[in-house]
Amino acid sequence: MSQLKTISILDNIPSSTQSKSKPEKLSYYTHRCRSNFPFAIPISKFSLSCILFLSLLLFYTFKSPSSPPRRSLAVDWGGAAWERRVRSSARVRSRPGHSVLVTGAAGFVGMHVSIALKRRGDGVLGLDNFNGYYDQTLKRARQGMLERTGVFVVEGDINDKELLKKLFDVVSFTHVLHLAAQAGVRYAIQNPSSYVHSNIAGFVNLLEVCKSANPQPAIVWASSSSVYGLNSKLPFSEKDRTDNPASLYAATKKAGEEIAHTYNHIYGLSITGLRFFTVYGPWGRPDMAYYFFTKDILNRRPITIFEAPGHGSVARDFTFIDDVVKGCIAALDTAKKSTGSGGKKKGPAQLRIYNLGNTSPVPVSDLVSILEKHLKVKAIRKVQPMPRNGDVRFTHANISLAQKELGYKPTTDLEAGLKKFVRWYLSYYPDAKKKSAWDFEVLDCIS
Ligand SMILES: O=C(O)[C@H]1O[C@H](OP(=O)(O)OP(=O)(O)OC[C@H]2O[C@@H](n3ccc(=O)[nH]c3=O)[C@H](O)[C@@H]2O)[C@H](O)[C@@H](O)[C@H]1O
Repeated sequence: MSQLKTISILDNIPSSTQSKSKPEKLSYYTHRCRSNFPFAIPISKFSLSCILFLSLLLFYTFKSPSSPPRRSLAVDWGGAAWERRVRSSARVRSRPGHSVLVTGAAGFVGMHVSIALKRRGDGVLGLDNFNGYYDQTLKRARQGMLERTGVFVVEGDINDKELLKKLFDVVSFTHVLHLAAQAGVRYAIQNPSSYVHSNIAGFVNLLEVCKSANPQPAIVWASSSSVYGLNSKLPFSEKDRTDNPASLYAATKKAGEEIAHTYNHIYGLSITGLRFFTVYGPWGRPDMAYYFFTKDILNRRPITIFEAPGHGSVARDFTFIDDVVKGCIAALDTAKKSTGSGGKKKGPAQLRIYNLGNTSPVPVSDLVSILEKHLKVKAIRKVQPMPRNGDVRFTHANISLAQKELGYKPTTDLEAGLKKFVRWYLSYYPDAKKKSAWDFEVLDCIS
């Protein structure tokens, strides 16, 4: 696009303007150079030499076989030591096990699933671009947790094809758990292109590399409850239509499901999509309501609670992280192998989609009451009509398919899950402890 634009702009410059103005400028600078600088050469020759030198430099940097480590997002990757770390992290420690590439490993769900897989002996390699969508120090702290468990997180982007190919050259991954995404429903109003970049272009790039890999991995990836959009039939079932997205986020996740269908159909990739329902818990995402409500309640700042028209409540099927981790692992364990190889389909492959919810929606105002109880601080509530920003009024998962095929059975209700979250929050942010009305001696005894 931008290239086309540049060409058209240049095309519109009258040729007379180009030929008249440039020599004047050149002669002025050439003159100044000659008078002040003893080794001056005419600018045109100088520029030519620079271009030649830079071209040679670029040629040797990118062509030379002895050039690694390479750069991606201004981060080094490549080289023998790096490859050893990648291999070691992805090595299966107890058989039978998977060798899993986890994209978005420094994210909330990514960290939890990676640790759970690693602890049971699977090989896990993380990939994350550590973008600045929310507090990067939290992502780095999650990386610290991962590294202490033996998971190496490669710093790079799913749009970097060269890096992905390299990872598949070094390791024959049996599975890819694709969690890297631009998350958040309402942020799409501010930064729409980031959703297209990560959730569509990045996903296609990853699938392109997976389809050409030999062997092809099985793929499990994060879709979203938001694909049910403006549907009013409850609870949401995988059989329901998903063509009423209410946000660009939802539309990109829905597009992901269609893209998954295409790659399964053409290339024989085994693909499982998991529709997550408002996942929360320790090490969560600071952009989510339960997280920033906690911060604001502790700081005695007002929180905004959205309400539906006619003073109707807005509710979510909040799902605790440990339940979602079990669902992700069950999806990996039950995934059949992809059937293609080297970009060619050999037969029909598995294509699945599951709701991973909690099956008990809770109004947002009740979530606030639970937080108040656990924090022992009263919230300053401001109730406001739900803005038109992509939010939906209600989510409620029918999980019978996941129950039947994955053995998925959520066990943590919002009260218990938020208790664990608050406990983590107060220990992660030492200043928060002082703002809560908890008696911490009592709390320490209980934990
Ligand atoms: O299931 C998903 O697929 C998505 O879940 C999550 O989206 P949501 O369910 O919208 O969670 P979240 O923002 O925590 O808002 C929770 C509730 O608080 C209400 N809400 C929000 C903000 C506010 O100021 N006030 C308010 O009442 C708001 O109206 C809502 O009812 C993930 O962020 C998303 O990435 C995706 O994974």
